This record gives sequence, C-alpha cells and structure tokens, in this order.
Amino acid sequence: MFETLRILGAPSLYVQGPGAIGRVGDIVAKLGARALLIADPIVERMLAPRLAELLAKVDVSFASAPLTGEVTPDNIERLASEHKADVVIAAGGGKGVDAGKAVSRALGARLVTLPTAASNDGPTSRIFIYYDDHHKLLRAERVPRNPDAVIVDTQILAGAPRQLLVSGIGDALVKRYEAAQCIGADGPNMFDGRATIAAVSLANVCEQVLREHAIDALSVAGSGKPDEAFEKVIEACILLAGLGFEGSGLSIAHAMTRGLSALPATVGALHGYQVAYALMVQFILENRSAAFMAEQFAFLAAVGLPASLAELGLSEPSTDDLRSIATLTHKAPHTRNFERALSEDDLVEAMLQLETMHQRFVD
Ligand SMILES: NC(=O)c1ccc[n+]([C@@H]2O[C@H](COP(=O)([O-])OP(=O)(O)OC[C@H]3O[C@@H](n4cnc5c(N)ncnc54)[C@H](O)[C@@H]3O)[C@@H](O)[C@H]2O)c1
Ligand SMILES: [Zn+2]
Repeated sequence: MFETLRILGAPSLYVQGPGAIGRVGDIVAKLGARALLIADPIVERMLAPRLAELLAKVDVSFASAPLTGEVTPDNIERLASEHKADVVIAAGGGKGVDAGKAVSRALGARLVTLPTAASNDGPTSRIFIYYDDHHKLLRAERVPRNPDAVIVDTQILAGAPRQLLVSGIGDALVKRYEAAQCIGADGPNMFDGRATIAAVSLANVCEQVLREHAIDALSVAGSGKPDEAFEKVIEACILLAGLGFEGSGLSIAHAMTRGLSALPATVGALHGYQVAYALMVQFILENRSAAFMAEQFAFLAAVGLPASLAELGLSEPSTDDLRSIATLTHKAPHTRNFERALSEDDLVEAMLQLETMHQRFVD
C-alpha cells in the first residue's frame, strides 16, 4: 500500500576504498559465526581463498557456493537447501549480489554485499530481480532489510572489465530523472512511501558527480589502480544511485527493462546500457529540446553508452519488435510514475522518434 509517509532505508554500514575487503573479518564476525559466499563461478574463484583466510582469523566458519545459471526461484531454493549460514556474503556483479540477497532471505541470514564490479547499484538496496532460465525478467523481490554492510574494495573494482563500469554509470545517471518523474506523478518509492529530501538530493548529486568525473574514472577502469575520480564515481554508482533510487522511485528508464530484456537482440545488453537507452526514450516522452537531446547524445557517446536501439543491438526494429517492447513496458508498474498516462502507442512513437533524432545526430 502506498503511504503518505516519507520513508528512507539504507544499509547499516558502507565501507569503500582500496583494500576494503580487509575489513570483512571484523564486519562479518559481529553478525554471526557461519558465513556463506554466494557468487558466480568466476567471482567465487576470485574471492573464496581470500575470504577463507580473513574469516579464519576471526573464527568464523566459511563456505562458498557458486550460482550457475540465472537468478531463478528454483536455483535460489536449491542453493538455500544445500547450505546453512548466519551471514551471506553476496559478491560479484549484479547477478552474484542478487543471488546472495535471495539466498540470505531464504536462509533468514544477515547480508553483507561485496561488489566486484560497479555495474549497477544493487549492493545497497533491498531489491533483487528474479529471471527465468532464458534471462527474461520475471519480477523484482525484496529482502526484509537493506544490507547489514556494503564493502566496496575499489582496488578490485578498478580491475573489473571497463564495460561493467560503463554499465554502472548508465544505471546511476538515470536516477535523477526517474526520481523527478516519480515524485511529479506522486508515485511510490521502493519502500511504498514518499521521497525524502535526502534521497532526492543524493540522486541529484550522483548525476553531477558522473557528469564531472565519469570520463576520468573510465580512464583507469581495468588498470587495478583507483584514483580520486574513480573513488568518486564508484561512490556515485553504488551509494548515491542506490540510496537515491530506492528512496525516490523509478520511472520509464527502468520500466523499459521489462521489454528490452524480452527481445533476443537486446536481452544480452548490460542493465546500465538498457536503462541509458531507455532514459533517452523517457526524454522524448518529456518533450525535451533538441539542444538538450544533443547534449545527452554527446555525453552518452563519450562514456560509451547506447542512445538508440541500433546501438543497443537492434539495428532495424520491426513493428513487432517495437510493439512487444512497448507492451511489456506498459505493464511495468514504474510506467505509471510519469507526468501523464502513457499508451503503448506513445512508447512506440517515442522509440521511433528517438531512432530518427539519433541518426540525425550521428550524421
Ligand atoms: N538488485 C538491484 O537493485 C539490481 C539493479 C540492477 C541490476 N541488477 C541485476 O544485476 C544483474 C546484472 O549484473 P551485471 O551486469 O554486473 O552482470 P554479471 O553479474 O553477470 O557480471 C558480468 C560478468 O562480469 C564478471 N565480473 C564481475 N566482477 C568482475 C571482476 N572484478 N573481474 C572480472 N570479471 C568480473 C562476472 O563474473 C560476469 O561474468 C542482473 O541480474 C540484474 O537484474 C540488480
Ligand atoms: Zn538499475
């Protein structure tokens, strides 16, 4: 139920910097005696030996379990039935973090998130996403509390593939504009409450930090050597964007992931690439000026984010493609968080208009 109350949720602790993983022992030992790492197989191999060593020092028992396949209800149930833990360490890109969140809920365990890539702002939030086995988005779910701790080791993040940071920048950039639409439409935030000044301010500052420092931060992505610009952008992508969206609400840019994740040509695009494109559609629906659109196209191009369906992987969208994106998007609850009621035709028209406008910009 949507309340008239202003509600903000947040993790209990946020730790960021090079070598932050060294704090895992202290943090986890305060939460329980048995820890379980959930991550995809690549991240599990990368982190398990180090975590085993850090947790042994504080007498916390340690086990790890790789998630193979998608974050589906069945896969999560299986992982939860095979393990017991007081604390789940949810690590990785968005998939491992979401899987860990889901397992922590199933086990009734405390939750520590340990992002290894800043590809999205899931590490701070209560939300996780269920998919089917073909990576079609099923629904958003919630854990009962925000994570007990978020540990962001920027040395690890600076070693992650560049495109994951590009994705995180896309996911963070959109938050300010979705917040504005959601609040304007009197829509609910992710706690089914109203936005606080705090949450909106964070979404706004997040965007400013990205406009100022994203390009510099990307220049060290993949090097393993975080600098000051990188630290700022990571905080924007994970903390500011996370608190900003959860406390303010979402709109068209995220609603469109329903449609975009259902089409073979776009399902493989990283989450932040999908929402960056979808933000451009939102801007068309907002009737933004040509000058504003040109600025956005230039910024997205500089970061390496898609601003058209063609750049997202669907170069000649058929009428059926557009209709199917619009139908699924229209069903998403966040679509109602917009300044006017939208029809499926409005969405199709906006996508077409964007392709034409973007083509003109590229030419
Ligand atoms: N809970 C939320 O609020 C929220 C928000 C946005 C997205 N998501 C979810 O996030 C998922 C997508 O996340 P993603 O784009 O990060 O994909 P992903 O988690 O699949 O990661 C992409 C790849 O990067 C690898 N990787 C991660 N860290 C690495 C590192 N340091 N070095 C080398 N390789 C590394 C992973 O092993 C994987 O192969 C989706 O499931 C999406 O629903 C959740
Ligand atoms: Zn997102």
